[in-house]
Amino acid sequence: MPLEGEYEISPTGWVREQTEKIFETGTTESVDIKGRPVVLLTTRGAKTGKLRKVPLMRVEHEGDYAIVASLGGAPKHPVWYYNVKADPHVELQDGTESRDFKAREVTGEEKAIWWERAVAAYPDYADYQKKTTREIPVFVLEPL
Ligand SMILES: C[C@H](OP(=O)(O)OC[C@@H](O)[C@@H](O)[C@@H](O)Cn1c2nc(=O)[nH]c(=O)c-2cc2ccc(O)cc21)C(=O)N[C@@H](CCC(=O)N[C@@H](CCC(=O)O)C(=O)O)C(=O)O
Repeated sequence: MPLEGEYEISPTGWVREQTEKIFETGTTESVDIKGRPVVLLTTRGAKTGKLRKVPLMRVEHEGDYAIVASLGGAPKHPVWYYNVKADPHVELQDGTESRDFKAREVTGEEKAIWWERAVAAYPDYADYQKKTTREIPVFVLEPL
């Protein structure tokens, strides 16, 4: 059941532009970061209850997805991380297709496997992790 409600997009310039481009074209294939594919995550705002839409790098393996709360290696988690922790029901658009998932934060061996896949999808993740003492969280998305 897709997430219902009023949505807001990121106030951050370049992110806003990419999000608006995805809306205009109807596909996440209309944007990329350094030639790497992007997906669009929808979360429920932990305080406002509004739907929040953020583009993320596409990390996919045999039909399963992961999302990486890297925020460019900043010392703090992105706000969407707390939204997902508060309500793990998320929507992910890949290309023109949107599906519902339950997000589960991964740790230990499982995280190591998905971290490898994430760095393969977007090598800058490795630099981001080197940049911060914050352990960059990874969620695996399980289809609802
Ligand atoms: C700027 C902030 O966004 P954020 O949730 O911290 O997310 C920051 C970034 O992760 C986000 O901009 C990502 O899209 C950046 N980004 C990536 N960010 C990543 O973390 N990982 C990625 O792989 C990634 C890839 C990517 C690719 C393309 C692109 O354009 C952007 C990309 C934001 O939207 N803040 C809102 C609030 C949003 C919100 O969720 N509010 C909550 C309350 C939050 C609270 O105060 O507790 C609510 O509505 O209830 C605001 O300031 O109004």
